[in-house]
Amino acid sequence: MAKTILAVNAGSSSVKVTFYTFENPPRPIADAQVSGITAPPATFKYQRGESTQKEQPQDNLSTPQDAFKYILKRCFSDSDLSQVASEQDLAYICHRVVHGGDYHEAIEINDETLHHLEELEDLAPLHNFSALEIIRLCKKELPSVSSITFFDSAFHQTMPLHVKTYPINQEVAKANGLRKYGFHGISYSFILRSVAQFLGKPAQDTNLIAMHIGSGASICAIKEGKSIDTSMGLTPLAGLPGATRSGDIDPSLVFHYTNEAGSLSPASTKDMHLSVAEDILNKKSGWKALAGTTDFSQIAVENPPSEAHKLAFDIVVDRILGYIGNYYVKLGGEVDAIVFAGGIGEKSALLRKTLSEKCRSLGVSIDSDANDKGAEDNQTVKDISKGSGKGPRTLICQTNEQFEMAYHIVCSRS
Ligand SMILES: Nc1ncnc2c1ncn2[C@@H]1O[C@H](COP(=O)(O)OP(=O)(O)O)[C@@H](O)[C@H]1O
Ligand SMILES: CC(=O)OP(=O)(O)O
Ligand SMILES: [Mg+2]
Repeated sequence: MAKTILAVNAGSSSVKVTFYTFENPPRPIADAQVSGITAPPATFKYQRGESTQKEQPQDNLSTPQDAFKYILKRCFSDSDLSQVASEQDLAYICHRVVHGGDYHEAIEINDETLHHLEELEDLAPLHNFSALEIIRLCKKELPSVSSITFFDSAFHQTMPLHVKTYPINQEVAKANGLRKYGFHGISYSFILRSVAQFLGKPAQDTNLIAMHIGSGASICAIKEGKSIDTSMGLTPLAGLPGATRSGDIDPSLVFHYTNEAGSLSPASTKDMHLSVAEDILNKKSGWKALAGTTDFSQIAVENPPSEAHKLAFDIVVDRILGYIGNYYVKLGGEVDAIVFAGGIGEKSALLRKTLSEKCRSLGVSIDSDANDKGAEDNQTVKDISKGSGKGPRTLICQTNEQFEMAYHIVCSRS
């Protein structure tokens, strides 16, 4: 029987997997996810063909490894999922790893590459942890299957040096790998290919301002098929606010967060743990801190339930708008399309409408019916532009990081 590909997208609070057939293009066979790992009870969602199940597992799933083990057990034991009954049915496992340091492309896991990834974990402990835990588990429990890691940062290796470099001591920067890396690159790679195909242009001639707005949010300027700038930086904390991330702030704010800041001196900061600040800015900020919810669908509403909800929405709009202006200028005004992707970009008609209205001066104009309807389930790219506007087209792209990884496996290894 033909072997299958397992694509794993491990986040801080969820593990999503999709099984694909090994053919070009890969076809999804089953989709499973455990979410709420950090905010129990965890929920398990499983989809195969027309059937969807959602339940709260009895098992205590408090780590990404637990969640992944549970998903495998459920899928391997599903008698209606005959293509995937054991390790022998898997040709490859692909893993989304957020921080890939200087890697330009996907790599196969062996002792040496795993060791290198473990070193990188120091640079991105909050973001690489889940994926690495699952990679280690696969190596132990599914030893005959090759694991290939795909990096969110790889797509942005093309950014020019003056964009990647922070204006700090360069010896320190080089020794510690302190530069802009950028993330969501697996998603941007999917978006570029899908949108170029939709526009009928070769990817290498396509210029986009693409947004991946989900609980982690970023935006990317793509010139002639290459990333020339993106809003995230050394880590995914930089740039736009997210569900629990602050996005850009004055870095000095860290030292003023407590009310003892006025009396800070090198001696008094000896015991101050910067990791606490990193944790607050990553996990206790963003729209959760402003409006008390991580669910943006409660914030992006015509009549917000509170001033705080309205403020959170206005901040997100303002920060995205700043980047659109920035990237429009960097692309010399030659922008084929402004693309909305990610859970929020794909689903929030209000966010798209608000931003499009504010981008009128760039010639952006959208069809409100098309925008309100959004994309159909199986529609990868939907044009929501109005008539023959002079400016860039406005598109929704339903991005798919798992598919992108499986597709690359099929293209490179069949
Ligand atoms: N209709 C909607 N309007 C606005 N936001 C939505 C809507 N539906 C889902 N979302 C938001 O999408 C976000 C999740 O996006 P997603 O890209 O799946 O996130 P991630 O992969 O970063 O976990 C959540 O903040 C959720 O509230
Ligand atoms: C890089 C990043 O922020 O990822 P996610 O949106 O999945 O949290
Ligand atoms: Mg995501």
